[in-house]
Amino acid sequence: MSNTETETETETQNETYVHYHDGGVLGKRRVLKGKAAKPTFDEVPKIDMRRIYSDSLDDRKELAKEVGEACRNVGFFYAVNHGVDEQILDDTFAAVKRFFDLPTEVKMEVHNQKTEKFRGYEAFLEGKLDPSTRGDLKEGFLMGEDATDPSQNLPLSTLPFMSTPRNQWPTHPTALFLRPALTTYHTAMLAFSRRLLSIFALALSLPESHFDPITRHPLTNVRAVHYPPQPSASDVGIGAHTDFCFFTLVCQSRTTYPALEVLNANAIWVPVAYEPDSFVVNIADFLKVVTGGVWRSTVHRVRNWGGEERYSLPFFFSPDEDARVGVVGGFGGEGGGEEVEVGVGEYFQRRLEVDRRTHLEGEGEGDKGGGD
Ligand SMILES: O=C(O)CCC(=O)C(=O)O
Ligand SMILES: [Fe+2]
Repeated sequence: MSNTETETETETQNETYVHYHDGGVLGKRRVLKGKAAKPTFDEVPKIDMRRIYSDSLDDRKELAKEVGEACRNVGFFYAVNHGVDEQILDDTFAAVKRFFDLPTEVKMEVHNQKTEKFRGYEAFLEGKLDPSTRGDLKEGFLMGEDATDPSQNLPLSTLPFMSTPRNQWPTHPTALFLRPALTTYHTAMLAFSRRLLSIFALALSLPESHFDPITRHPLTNVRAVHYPPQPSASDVGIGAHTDFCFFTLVCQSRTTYPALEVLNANAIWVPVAYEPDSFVVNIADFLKVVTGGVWRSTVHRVRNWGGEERYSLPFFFSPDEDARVGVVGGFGGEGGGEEVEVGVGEYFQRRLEVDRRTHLEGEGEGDKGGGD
């Protein structure tokens, strides 16, 4: 089912390509089958995360070894036994379902186009990561770090870009429950992310605290998403893309058919089925930069064609907005010469604007072609 041809694939002289969206530019990858196929993954590995809480450095290093292999070979893994309170996850799903069930006018009070960082409500078909579709068949709500919000318990900051409120919250009496629910989820996922970041550092043979200086006030986002069942095979819940953060943790609701899919090196879509008590973790653009491309910012998409409502709660963890990231020692060259230094805030905002504005304002998009 996951290999069914869609409009995101094109065929030229017996060559089929899968197209994806990679930060404002379109990429493409050739479908390789039979003898032409390269060694690549055909499933997403499951990693038992209990050792993340161990006091023994040896345990954490052993976990880091497994994590490093998954990041190198796949760019995605299931974090099983993550230890984040299941009640918080259940309560968050219940709250977001309740929010998305509210009348459109209640949700549109906090339309994301009202804020520079596109926080708030994103309506159906407003996102359009795959230009060959009518738009992403999803609605969402984006919130994130806000040092001025006492309920987030973040260190207070005098940095100018952190001294103004950043989120939009609905004020309608029927929607007030959303704010505490998403804030609780954000806080829990942030704590887990910090532990995971130290495991990523170990996996890169760095001290656990290596990324601390660039994650003092990290950019973090929760995007609650609702994907209704898609009426047509040519629809997409979210078009093929890479994520523009350090890494993403996705909590997905149970559906019978897998909706999330990741693209392997042969341009075959690999399904990521719902797994109880697990997050799906994926490497994103900044970790690709840090590793010179050795770790993959893997292309993925969502197609919700099993006839059920689907909800997901991606948590995006980025470095500090005022940080610069470049390749860490030892990785230069290994990943194919992708040694670039990136200003986190600029890169993040540029990609956010491409993802959120292009379609609505009718701007064109470049095509970097080539593929990888
Ligand atoms: O809903 C999902 O499972 C993934 C969503 C996603 O890829 C994103 O929001 O970047
Ligand atoms: Fe994504």
